[in-house]
Amino acid sequence: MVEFTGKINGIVFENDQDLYKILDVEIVGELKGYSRDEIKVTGSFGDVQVNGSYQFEGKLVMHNKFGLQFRASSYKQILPHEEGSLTRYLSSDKFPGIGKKAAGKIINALGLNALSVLKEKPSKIDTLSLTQKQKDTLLSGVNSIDSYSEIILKLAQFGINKKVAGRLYQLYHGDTLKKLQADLYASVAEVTGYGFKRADQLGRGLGITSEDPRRIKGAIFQILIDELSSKGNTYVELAKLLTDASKLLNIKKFDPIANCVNDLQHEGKIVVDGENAALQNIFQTETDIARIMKNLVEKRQEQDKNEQYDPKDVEAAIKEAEKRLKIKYDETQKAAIENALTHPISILTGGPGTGKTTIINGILLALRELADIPASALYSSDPPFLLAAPTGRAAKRMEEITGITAKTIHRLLGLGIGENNPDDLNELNGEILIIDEMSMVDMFLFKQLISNINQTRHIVFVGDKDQLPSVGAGNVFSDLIKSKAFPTTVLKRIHRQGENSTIITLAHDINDNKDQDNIFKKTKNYSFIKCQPSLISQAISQIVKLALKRGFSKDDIQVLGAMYHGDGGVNNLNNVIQGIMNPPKKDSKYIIAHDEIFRIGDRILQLQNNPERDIYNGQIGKIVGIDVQSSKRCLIASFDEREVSFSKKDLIDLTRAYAITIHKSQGSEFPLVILNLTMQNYVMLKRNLLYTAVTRAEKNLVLVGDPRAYVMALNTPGNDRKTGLTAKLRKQLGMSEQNSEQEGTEDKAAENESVKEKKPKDYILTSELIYSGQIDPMIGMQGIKLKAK
Ligand SMILES: Nc1ncnc2c1ncn2[C@@H]1O[C@H](COP(=O)(O)OP(=O)(O)OP(=O)(O)O)[C@@H](O)[C@H]1O
Repeated sequence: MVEFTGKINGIVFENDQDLYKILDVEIVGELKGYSRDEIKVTGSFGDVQVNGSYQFEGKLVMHNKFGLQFRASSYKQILPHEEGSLTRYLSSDKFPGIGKKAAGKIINALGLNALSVLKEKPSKIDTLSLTQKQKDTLLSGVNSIDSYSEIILKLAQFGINKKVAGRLYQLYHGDTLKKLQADLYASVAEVTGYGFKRADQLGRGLGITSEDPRRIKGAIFQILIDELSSKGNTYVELAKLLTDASKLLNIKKFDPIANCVNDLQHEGKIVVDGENAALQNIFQTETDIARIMKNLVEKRQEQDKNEQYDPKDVEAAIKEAEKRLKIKYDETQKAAIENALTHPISILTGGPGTGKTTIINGILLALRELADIPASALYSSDPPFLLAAPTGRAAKRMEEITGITAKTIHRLLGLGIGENNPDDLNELNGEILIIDEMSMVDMFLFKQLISNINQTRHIVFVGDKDQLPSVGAGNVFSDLIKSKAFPTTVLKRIHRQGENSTIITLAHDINDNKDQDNIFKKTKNYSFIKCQPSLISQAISQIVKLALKRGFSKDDIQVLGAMYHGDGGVNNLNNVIQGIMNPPKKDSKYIIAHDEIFRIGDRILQLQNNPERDIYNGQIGKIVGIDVQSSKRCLIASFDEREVSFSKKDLIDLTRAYAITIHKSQGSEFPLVILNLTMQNYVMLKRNLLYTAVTRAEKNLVLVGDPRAYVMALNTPGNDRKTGLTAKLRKQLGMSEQNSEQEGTEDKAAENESVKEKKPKDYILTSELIYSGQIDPMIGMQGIKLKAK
């Protein structure tokens, strides 16, 4: 270990995910084994100050491009103790609210060692004539000085690894230890990697009793979060919450848990609505969506009172559209167009080839006729038709077919682009707003979308309700339909004929759970190959080679699977197919990130939304350049003919895409899909998963794997997320409850209010429940109900 002192001149690089930084440091004094004045120092650092002086401990290492660097294993801030630098430091943004004047007062009272004095004896703060707010800022700033290394070290002693410790630090900064000491379980909901079990290990070690309310509340949070993130459920039934919590906590009584449920309600952290419990922000988002939808309907009804189109004009406009498109809409399709033109909000859902896009075209043509919109207006800066979809690919397709600009929802709103604040998004105005691929829109994006609708006269939501729901929580599209609050057209008739017709028929049969044997037939467009799990990768590599031989281009072939791991998992299949499609060549450039090799020519998948660069979760691109020397532009990829560069840090958002999961394939279509499912995918085998996979194939489909897995998927209904939006929408719109299951105990007066105004009700157990580890706790719950006190 070597030590040296230096002044930070700048931060060259910082990774906000793991606190890794590269610092430009001016050496003060001497650094053994190094003769220049400046050096790059790398390592994990908390909130370091540019111009601040630090003592670094670590070692010199040789970097193949940048030469000698210092890798710091720990560091310590050297507190300023000259009048000028101390005044500057105290009045910097590290101490908000303290200016030069207050800094002068502090120095006068405590001297040039003011900072160390306060660190060692915080009570000295009382001798200062500052406002309470200034005193608080000063103390909290002083506490966080140099705290990073100290905190990471202390957390390591507790067994918390550096990554999780870094995340905790990012959230609480200098107050990390204080926060954890006050409540080890409170961060369960806040920090990934710091779950209930980890908190409990520490808690039990420190003598926290099993019925400590902090512990019980941590478990309640963990259960609600798990349901939300792994299943997409926005609420959990109280009975289930209690039994799951009792299992997680290993407590054989339910009363202390019920008490904590009540406390959490009073603290505004969870909401109990009828028989269900939800995280506050999730419940609030659903409530907000219902309220905004109601306002949208009412506002437009008011506007439209005297401006309804004459039904005869609507019919004539549809006829005109038919003429232009040289087709005849069937009755259901016509009804969809009429709904769109005569209602403020309408919904259109249908499987592949049922004419959704053809209807969008008809709506726009008819509306141009009815609202007398000149062609020039369509391409103005404030166009009357707003078209958008959650993915770039779907937006592009809408644009190609309608000839009118279509954007991703993020672009339409200006969301995540630059430093915008959520209240400052684009306001949506115009004759009509049409959103395609609605099944992919999650509750948060949906709320943002509808919050920014201002004068749009008609809104049409288009999608396929039977596909997998959004990756994010909730099931917005399905909930809107289930609410029956908006005129909805369900398209059943298949209009697409020709090349891929047997796949489309298969897709509809899967959805309707009809003729299960069809899937195992060999047809013009699809076939089934039986294969045991351990041979999946071999089988797929043979099919890929054969497809290439038969003239399919590399870009046409897409392998789909349900999971990442195992022989048939996406990770292994990517290695296998990369070896066939893009094998290593002599001197070819490559880069390794998170155990994957990326080469020029590789197909890649973006895993996160990145509106700033206009690339989105699920978007597929191709690597066109690699520069291992550059950390800022180490990989360049083409996404829909647009070049996007990636820094080393961004590579975490990329993976190879020869094989992708069905979830990630939503919204994309490919000429040849090779799908594999086995019983190893047991938990995921549902009808909507299979349906989504099959509908990704444009022309050809090869189904590989275990027939039992396919049958299981066929027989297991999907779209079973538990969400509260349907009931909330119906309440807001003054409709009756749909069924007894959804009947809540909430009183009528609370119907239209937001959660914040909603008074929590306390719940009690109506009979004593004795927990027995021998029986399934759900059995014990029968007849046990919670009711409002
Ligand atoms: N009423 C109709 N008469 C004749 N052809 C039609 C009719 N409706 C749709 N089509 C044709 O059927 C095909 C499928 O229609 P369209 O692309 O609009 O369906 P879609 O529901 O958007 O399908 P997908 O989701 O698979 O893209 C198109 O070739 C379209 O021209």
